[in-house]
Amino acid sequence: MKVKIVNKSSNSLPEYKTVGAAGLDLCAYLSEPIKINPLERALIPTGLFLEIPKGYEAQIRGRSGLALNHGITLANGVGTIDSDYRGEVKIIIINLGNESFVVNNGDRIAQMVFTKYERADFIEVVEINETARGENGFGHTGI
Ligand SMILES: O=c1ccn([C@H]2C[C@H](O)[C@@H](COP(=O)(O)OP(=O)(O)OP(=O)(O)O)O2)c(=O)[nH]1
Ligand SMILES: [Mg+2]
Repeated sequence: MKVKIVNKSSNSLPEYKTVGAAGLDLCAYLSEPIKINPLERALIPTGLFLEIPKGYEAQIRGRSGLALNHGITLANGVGTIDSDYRGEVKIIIINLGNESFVVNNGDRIAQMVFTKYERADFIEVVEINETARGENGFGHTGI
């Protein structure tokens, strides 16, 4: 995959940290630290520009250690990087913890997983087929 890297300070090429890692850690690319107070959000640049092959997307996901220890997670749940996006990959983090959190240049604040996806062709119909579940959902099978 082609990648343009502005962020030379903390990493050369994104790398998988272990042989079985699904995600590549994403590092903050900052000229100065950013302080995020409780319940505040911040858009963190990574310095990475990707040319993702058609049929693939990149998913931006949180890191469990940051979530558990500091309440740092993603404001958009899972970020979607489209294959035709040519802008900088950025991370929308939110501080759900009780204390301020400081992001420094080079900090690994999220991870990125590449996935294949399907696109739907829609055919409009009057009725969709019936199933045993029907319209039941949202916990109807119990906890
Ligand atoms: O966490 C994220 C989410 C998105 N993006 C970039 C890549 C993505 O391809 C583009 C658009 O994202 P999305 O479709 O989620 O946002 P939108 O609000 O629907 O914007 P748009 O109207 O540009 O699609 O923004 C990121 O860099 N980080
Ligand atoms: Mg969109």
